[in-house]
Amino acid sequence: MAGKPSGGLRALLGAILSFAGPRLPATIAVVALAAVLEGVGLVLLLPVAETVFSQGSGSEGGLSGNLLSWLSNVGADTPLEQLLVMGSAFLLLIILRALVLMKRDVMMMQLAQGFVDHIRRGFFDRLAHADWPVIKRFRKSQLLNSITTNIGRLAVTMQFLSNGLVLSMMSLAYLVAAFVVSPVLGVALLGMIALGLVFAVIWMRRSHRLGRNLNRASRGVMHETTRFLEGMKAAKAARAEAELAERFAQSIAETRAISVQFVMQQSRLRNAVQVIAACFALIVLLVGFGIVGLSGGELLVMAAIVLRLAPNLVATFGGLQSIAHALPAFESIRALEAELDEAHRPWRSSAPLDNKNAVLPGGLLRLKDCRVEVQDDHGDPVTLVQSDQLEIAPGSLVHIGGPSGAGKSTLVEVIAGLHLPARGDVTWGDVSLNTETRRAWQSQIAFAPQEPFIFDGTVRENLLWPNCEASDELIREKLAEAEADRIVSALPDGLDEELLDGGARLSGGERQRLCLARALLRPARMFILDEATSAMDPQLERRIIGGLRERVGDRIILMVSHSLNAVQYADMRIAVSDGRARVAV
Ligand SMILES: Nc1ncnc2c1ncn2[C@@H]1O[C@H](COP(=O)(O)OP(=O)(O)OP(=O)(O)O)[C@@H](O)[C@H]1O
Repeated sequence: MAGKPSGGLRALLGAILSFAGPRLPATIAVVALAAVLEGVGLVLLLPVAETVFSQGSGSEGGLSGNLLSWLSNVGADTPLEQLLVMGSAFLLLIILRALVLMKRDVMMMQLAQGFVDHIRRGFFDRLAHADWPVIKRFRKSQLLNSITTNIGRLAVTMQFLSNGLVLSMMSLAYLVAAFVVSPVLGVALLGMIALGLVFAVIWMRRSHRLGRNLNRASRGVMHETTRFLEGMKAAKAARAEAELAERFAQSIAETRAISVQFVMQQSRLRNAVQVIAACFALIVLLVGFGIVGLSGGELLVMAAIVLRLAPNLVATFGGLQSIAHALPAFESIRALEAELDEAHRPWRSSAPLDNKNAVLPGGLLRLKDCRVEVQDDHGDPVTLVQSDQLEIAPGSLVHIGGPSGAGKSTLVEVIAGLHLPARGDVTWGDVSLNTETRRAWQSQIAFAPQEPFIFDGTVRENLLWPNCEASDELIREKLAEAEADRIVSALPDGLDEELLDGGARLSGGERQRLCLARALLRPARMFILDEATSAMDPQLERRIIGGLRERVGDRIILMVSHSLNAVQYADMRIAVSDGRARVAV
């Protein structure tokens, strides 16, 4: 992660530039036009003020003098006529400015929001395509934090960057207006801005540091939030609610403390800029009146410029702090993306599935000298499971057993194409598992994991997820095979019933049966059930496995299970212990 705000800021600006492409010049042009209109409006105030203050005696030369004499030449002789012409021009300018401001705000918003969505989508894409072992490596709270909190902070950064661009253009316009009124005071104003900028840049480092601390703390909050939600039941049973709530309170107290520090820093900067601006306003008054000899009108316009510029500068410099403060969120997203990119590399060449021409796997499944590895935190390979020689014939129901943590799930994950073997071969008929064949390979596998996945949607949508087409008749048939038909018929809307909150109203075993039915609906040549019946009672499990055995046909069914039912019905048993898979005799 970049240590200095400038590194992260450069990366962020680079990313925005490449996202915005040709839209950026048009957006900047509209922002600049809005600023020019603002500046022209202020400069136009000068002849209006001169006309009011001099009450028709007129001023010689200069911008006001030239404009007023031009107005006399075109027939506006009296101060009232001149005020009328200038007032009308001013009004037109205000209307034009309002239209340009509207356009500017919409363009800026589209750019800022579009960029945030672009980063959000890119992150999701990388996550979706990352290699499975790597996704397992990340903590859920870490990913959630990036998708929610960090993306939210990036949106805030974009808001400040957009405002910063607008405010800087406006400040430039005020500065030019000040030079037009009085070059001497214009130079002084420039000095004041430079001084404020020095303060702001020095403070940016501190804001960045605070932002990094906030990153760490918000990750902690997300971790405690997921712990709080997932651990509620266990905590209630163990009467540990107070401990859970206390940990959560501590982690949010830390983020609050960092936020307070940042607000205090923002206030200090705002105070400093305001004091500098007040000093400058006094200098304008004294120097403008006593030394430069500005007229009443010029002093009035100068005061208007300073009054508009000061809050602008306060907002710009405060915005710079907010950008530096939120930058670590962007840096964190980028760091995670780099890790996901790295992880995605082995699969990057995965060819898309060409349904017509793909050679589909099928027949004998063979694992030869196969070894599955992941990288530890130092990037060193760690072997999770290996097997010398395993052969599984079509038409077999295979039980995979062994102690907890032995490597059973990892073994079926490699067969399911979720891992690439680091060494050796996994072949199915004539097809060898690799990046080229992986999609065709996976198209022939239905996988039911131990943790049932139910999303908010109807029962039918859940059963047909993803990309499965089936008639209601077939759906009912598969529900019956998974002993889930009575669950669905008991629901008021049957297949059209909306399942909410991950099917929270169903029991663990009921959710597992629905997910089993989903797997059975897929026209697959291999079914992998990874402890997919673990929450069912033995009689129910027995009926389901017995049914699967009867209907196995020429398919392969792999069942990871600790249950005797699976052992009883199995044609073949594989024992996994200490990361080594062997045929059990
Ligand atoms: N991505 C990973 N990085 C590091 N270690 C991992 C990873 N995935 C799994 N492991 C480790 O590999 C070992 C085997 O895990 P696996 O889930 O395959 O075991 P299992 O036999 O299915 O266990 P259980 O019966 O408890 O589900 C475990 O010690 C696990 O912690």
